[in-house]
Amino acid sequence: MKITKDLYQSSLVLLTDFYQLTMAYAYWKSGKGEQEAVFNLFFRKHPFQGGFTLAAGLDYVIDFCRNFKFEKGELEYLGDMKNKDGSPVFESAFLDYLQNLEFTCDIDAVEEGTVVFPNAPMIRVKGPLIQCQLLETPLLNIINFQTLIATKAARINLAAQGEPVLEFGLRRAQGIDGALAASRAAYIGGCTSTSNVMAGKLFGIPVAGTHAHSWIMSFETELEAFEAYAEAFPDQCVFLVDTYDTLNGVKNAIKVGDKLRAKGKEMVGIRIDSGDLAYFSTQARQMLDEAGFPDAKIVASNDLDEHIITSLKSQDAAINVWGVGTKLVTAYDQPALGAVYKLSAVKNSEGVWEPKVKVSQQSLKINIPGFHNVKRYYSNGKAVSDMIYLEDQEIDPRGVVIIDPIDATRRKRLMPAFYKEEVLLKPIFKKGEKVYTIPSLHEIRERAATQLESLDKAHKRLVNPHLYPVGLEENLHHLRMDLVLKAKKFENEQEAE
Ligand SMILES: Nc1ncnc2c1ncn2[C@@H]1O[C@H](COP(=O)(O)OP(=O)(O)OP(=O)(O)O)[C@@H](O)[C@H]1O
Ligand SMILES: O=P(O)(O)OC[C@H]1O[C@H](OP(=O)(O)OP(=O)(O)O)[C@H](O)[C@@H]1O
Ligand SMILES: O=C(O)c1cccnc1
Repeated sequence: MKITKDLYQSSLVLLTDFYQLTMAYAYWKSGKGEQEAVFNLFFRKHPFQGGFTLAAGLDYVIDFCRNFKFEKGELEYLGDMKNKDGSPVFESAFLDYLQNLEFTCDIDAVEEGTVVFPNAPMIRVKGPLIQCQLLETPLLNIINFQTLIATKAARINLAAQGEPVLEFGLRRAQGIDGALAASRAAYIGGCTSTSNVMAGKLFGIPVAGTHAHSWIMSFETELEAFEAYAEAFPDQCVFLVDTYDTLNGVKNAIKVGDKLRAKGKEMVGIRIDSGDLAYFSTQARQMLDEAGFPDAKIVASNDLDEHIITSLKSQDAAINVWGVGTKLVTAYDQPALGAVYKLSAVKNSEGVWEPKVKVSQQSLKINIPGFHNVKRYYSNGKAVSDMIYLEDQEIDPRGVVIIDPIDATRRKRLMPAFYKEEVLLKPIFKKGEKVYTIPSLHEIRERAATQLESLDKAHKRLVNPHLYPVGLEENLHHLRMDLVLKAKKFENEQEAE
C-alpha cells in the first residue's frame, strides 16, 4: 500500500507542524541535530470510555518513513519562507542538510490489530534528534485517527455479536483521506465490507451495498422498482423496503422474491432504514418466514452505533446485518484519540543514555523514562497483564512486581514463568532499513479478532469496563520516581533562590 504515491503527488514530509521544522533548524544550529534520542508514542485514556483500544495505522507509518525525503519542491517552499525582517527563516546550509537527510532511525512498534492500553508505548523511535522530532506530527496524525476508528469498529462489531457489519461511512466521513483511512481501520476492527469503492481498490477490502430510496422513487411504483432491480442483479437483491410504507414494502419484496425463485434465483434480503427498527424487523421476519423466505436477511441502517445495536439486540430485533456509517467513521462521540509522542531518553556527549521525564502538575502526565518495551502475559490464551520494563532489565521468571503508572499503591505480583509472554514492540526499522514484513490487511484483521478474543469480556463491555492491569516493572518505577523527585527538588531549589 502506497499512501504517498497513490493518494498524493509528492512526499509527505511537509505534513507536519511548523514548529517541528523550526525545532529541527534550531537543533541543527546548536549542533544537537545528530544527538541520539528516544521518543515514545502512547495514549493516556481509552476512547469512548472503553476498556480497550485497537492499534491501527502502522502500515501508513512505514510508508511515510520509507518516503521520508525532502525533495526540490519542498526545499524551495521552505527556502522562500521569510522572517518579519525579510530574512530567510531557514538558512541555505540547513536546507542543504535537509536535502541530504536520509531516514536512519530504529522504530519498534506494536503490530496493527494489537489490543493496547494507556501509557504503554505503541511506537518507539530511536535516532538522531532531528529525525525523531520530525516524525512526531505525522505519526500522531496517522495513529491517532486509525486507532480511534479501529477501536470504534471493534466496539460496534462486538455489539453486533459476530453478525456482519457493513461500513457505509464515505458520505459523512471527514474528507477524502479521512474516509479512506476510516474504511481501512473499520475493516481491521472487524467490519465485513465497505461501501467505499476506492478503499476497496486501494486496500483490497470487500465492497458491498444495497440501493437507495432514489432508485425506488425514480419508478412509478415500488414493485416496479424492485422488479427492475431484480432484473439487473438477480443474485444480489437486497430490497430497501421503507420508502413509502415499510410493511407494504416487505410484501412487495416477497412478491419479487417469489418471481426470482420461479427463475431459480433467491433474493438475499431486505433493508430497513427508518422507524422503529425492532418493531419493523420482527414484523418483517415473521412475514418473510411465513412466505417461505426464512433465509432472507434483514439489514438495518439509520444512525446506528454500538449502543443502539446493543439496545436493538436487547429488544430481540430480528436484524442479521448492520449497515453503519456516520457514527463509525466520525468516531461518534469522541472526535480524537489523545495519543502523544514524548522524549524518554537522550545520549549524552559521553555516549551514555540519560533517561528523561517531563514533570507535570498532573501525575497522569508524567511520562515513562528510558528505553522501554512492553510484555504481555497470557494464561490459557487470555491476556492477564502488561508490563512496561527497561529493555536491558533482567526479568526474574520467579517473580516480578508491576506498579500502576498513575497510582503507585496499585501493585500486582506476577510469576512470569507461569505465563506465555509476548514482547509487544516489534522491530520495524533498523537504522532506517525496514526489517518488518508487513502483513496483509486480512492478516491484520485476523490478528485484531484473535487479540480481542484474548481479552476478558469484562474489559470489553461498553459501559464501566473493568480496568486491564498495566504496570511498570519495579526498577522502571523506581527510576521514574527518582527522576521525578530529582526534578522537583531542582524546581524547589530554584524557587528558593
Ligand atoms: N427500537 C429501537 N430502539 C432503539 N433505537 C432505535 C430503535 N429503532 C430505531 N432506533 C434508532 O433511533 C434513531 C432515530 O430513529 P427514528 O425513528 O427517529 O428515525 P426516523 O426518523 O424514522 O428515520 P429517518 O429520519 O431516517 O426517516 C436512529 O438512530 C435509529 O437507529
Ligand atoms: O445512518 P448511517 O449510519 O450514516 O448509515 C448510512 C446512511 O446513509 C444512507 O442514508 P442517506 O444518506 O440517504 O440519508 P438518510 O438519513 O435520509 O437515510 C443510508 O440509508 C443510511 O441511513
Ligand atoms: O449500500 C447501501 O445500502 C448504502 C451505502 C451507503 C450509505 N448507505 C447505504
